[in-house]
Amino acid sequence: MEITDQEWKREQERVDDVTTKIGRRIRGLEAQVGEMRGDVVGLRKEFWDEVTMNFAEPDDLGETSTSMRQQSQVLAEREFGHKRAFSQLGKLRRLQHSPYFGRIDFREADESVTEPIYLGIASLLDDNEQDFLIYDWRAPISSLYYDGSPGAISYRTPGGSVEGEMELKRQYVIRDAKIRVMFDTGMTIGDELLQEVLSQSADDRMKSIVSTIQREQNAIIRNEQSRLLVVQGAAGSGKTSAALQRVAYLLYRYRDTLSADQLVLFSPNSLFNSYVSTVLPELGEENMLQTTFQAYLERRIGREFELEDAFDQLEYLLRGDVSEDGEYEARLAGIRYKSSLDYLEVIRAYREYLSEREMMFRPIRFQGHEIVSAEDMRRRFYEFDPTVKIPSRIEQMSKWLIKEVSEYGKSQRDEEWVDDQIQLLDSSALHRAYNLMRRKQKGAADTFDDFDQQREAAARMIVNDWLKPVRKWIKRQRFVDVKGMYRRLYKDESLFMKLSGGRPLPAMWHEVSRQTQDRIAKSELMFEDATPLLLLRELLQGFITNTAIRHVIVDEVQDYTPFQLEFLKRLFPRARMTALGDLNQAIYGHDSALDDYDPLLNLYGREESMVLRLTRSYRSTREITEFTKAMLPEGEDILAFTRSGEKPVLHRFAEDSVTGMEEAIAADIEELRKQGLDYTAIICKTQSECNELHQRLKDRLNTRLITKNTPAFEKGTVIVPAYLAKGIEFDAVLLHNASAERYSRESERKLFYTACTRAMHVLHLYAAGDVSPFVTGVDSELYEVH
Ligand SMILES: Nc1ncnc2c1ncn2[C@@H]1O[C@H](COP(=O)(O)OP(=O)(O)OP(=O)(O)O)[C@@H](O)[C@H]1O
Repeated sequence: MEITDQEWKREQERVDDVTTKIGRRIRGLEAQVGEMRGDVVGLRKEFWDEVTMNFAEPDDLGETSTSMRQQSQVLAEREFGHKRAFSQLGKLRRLQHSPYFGRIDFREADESVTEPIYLGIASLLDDNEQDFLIYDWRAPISSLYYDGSPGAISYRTPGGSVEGEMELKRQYVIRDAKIRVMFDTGMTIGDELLQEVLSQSADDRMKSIVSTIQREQNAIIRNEQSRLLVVQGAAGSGKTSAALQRVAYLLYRYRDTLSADQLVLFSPNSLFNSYVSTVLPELGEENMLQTTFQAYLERRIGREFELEDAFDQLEYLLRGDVSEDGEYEARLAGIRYKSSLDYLEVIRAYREYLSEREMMFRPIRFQGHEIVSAEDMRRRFYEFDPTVKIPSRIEQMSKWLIKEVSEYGKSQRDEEWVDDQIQLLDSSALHRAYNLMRRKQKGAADTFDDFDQQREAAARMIVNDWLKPVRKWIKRQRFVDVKGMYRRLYKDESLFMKLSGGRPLPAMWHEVSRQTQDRIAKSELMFEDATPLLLLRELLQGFITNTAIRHVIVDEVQDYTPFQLEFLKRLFPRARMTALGDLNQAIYGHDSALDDYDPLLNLYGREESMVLRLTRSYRSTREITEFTKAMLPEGEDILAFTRSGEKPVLHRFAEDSVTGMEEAIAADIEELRKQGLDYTAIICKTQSECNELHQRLKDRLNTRLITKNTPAFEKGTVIVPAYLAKGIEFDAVLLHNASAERYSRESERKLFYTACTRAMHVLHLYAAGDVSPFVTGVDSELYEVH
């Protein structure tokens, strides 16, 4: 139904009224915040003046500390007040120009009054502190807006279900406090508005979607039942968007018990982390913790190994340098096996095995002397009752070893090397040594001239200092030779066979085992060995868990191996998990990653898990989605959003016409810029292809080369390897060299699909020589050839 002019006027008057009130509050709060800031600064400056300092007598120390505590409390309260007022101010400022985006008129059953509910990014009470001028989009009643249509309806609140009738559903676009668009809608949040939002240009930051959340996305956002929520969604279907709004929802819903630092997002890479980092602040929430699995591995594995990262592994695989010696195939076989649940079982069986025999230790050595031999340590380890858990035995052993080292230290004090070191001490160091000894021995004779006393003090200090690294090494349990034990797995075939308990060994076992041993001998760790080695270490030395985290969000979960998922579950024992993925975008196309969600659903058990699906793709135009989905064997399930654009274009070149291809790319980018599409990506298969192209284009075109070390995307034209463009989108994608030579292995299909689905408005493919079968396999009606 058309909205009458009178109605339009009434709505604008309401916007005026609300924004005037907001303006008034902002001014009031600004003055308050200014005052509070002054208070805090003053308090900080005068902190020490206000504290009663008295260190003269022991009794006065108590008084001093009470006074300090009181003063810090006052400061903390003011700081908290200031922070809260400041965040309230931010919220009001966000509301001022666009106070709300939706309205529903709802009449509760058995009530005669219909209440208009206006929805915005935060709630706002009227001056009477009773009536809501704006409801937060996350309030229970707001779910009606996303889920329902006019007619009989109900919504859930923590106290139960509320029945009633929705009499109106209206959408607005309000900018600078003026209603720009307004219409009444039926079932879904109107396509018109979505059309408008989606046809805008790409950004180097992700945007919030609160005003146009779709019903199936709302189910993800508000899901509270499942321990594990798995979202399988087509490319561009809003998985990441829904996940971020979900975080905002959880922070609101559990605002009294949950804080942003209890949620952690695992992203595919750090570029992506920066891409999504503005969504929550835009919604007035603090950002959750963000990390990558790689960062976690690096922190945990430390300096013991040179750790390969996932991108270098992928780069190696994608370059596909297949040589005669079978190196490449063996590596592939190794990756496949080492990511499997079969291998997880081998590692677990190894722990059981080690519990009874053949633990490996590193001897404790000092200056070439063996303080405790590996054999003695092993004997000691197996003297414990076998029911004592391995980590507890190791803990006990640390204590024993520290004692052994102390004893050894005592025996060294009269040695010649210690005398030599004493000669090198200056008088101040001697004094320090002596004072140290006096403090320790409390009643030692006060005769510093006494030569023996002096020497003893110095000897103690020297031996202690020299043994410090040994003690530290023991405390870190470095005497457990995890590296040796992991290596032995590959050295001792019969052991491996035994542990695998009849399950299949990796294909190309001999090559895999040689590769693994060689790398470990050089203290290099292939990416596929990192998680298994860490698991072995934790099984032996005890798990380091993080119990503070209550929600883990894993984006691009299809690229995780079952092994890694098991690890995440163990790492966050008290957390719920939201896992978002698209099995069609598995860039680790060597099937070590998930090919179905079974391993994921088995993590917490099916009863505690739920899978929700998103099938409509919002990112790309209909033409691009129709083209990309045709590349997939089961692509027909994917639905395109009704937004039209040009068909994708394939530019063909002769095999040797590299320059022709580059010139065409450069010219197209110029053209796109003229059309106002200035956030474009030239996507290549690998980093090395990107590097070369960047070199060749740099005099002709202003482009930015993206590598795994680039901290953030910026607007403009970028050259990026497909695997780093994951999760991101661009106005236009220009796919460099969609030739059969680059993309023809079945394992590369999903990577190719991922690259093409990054395009919002325009997709161009350039191929030198034969075209990739992934393109020629698509109905030729769906793209143009130039
Ligand atoms: N309900 C919505 N309203 C407005 N925009 C939406 C909505 N859902 C998704 N979008 C837009 O669609 C695009 C794709 O969303 P998003 O990146 O969250 O999808 P995804 O499923 O994570 O994609 P991919 O798996 O391909 O990385 C984004 O620009 C997002 O803003």
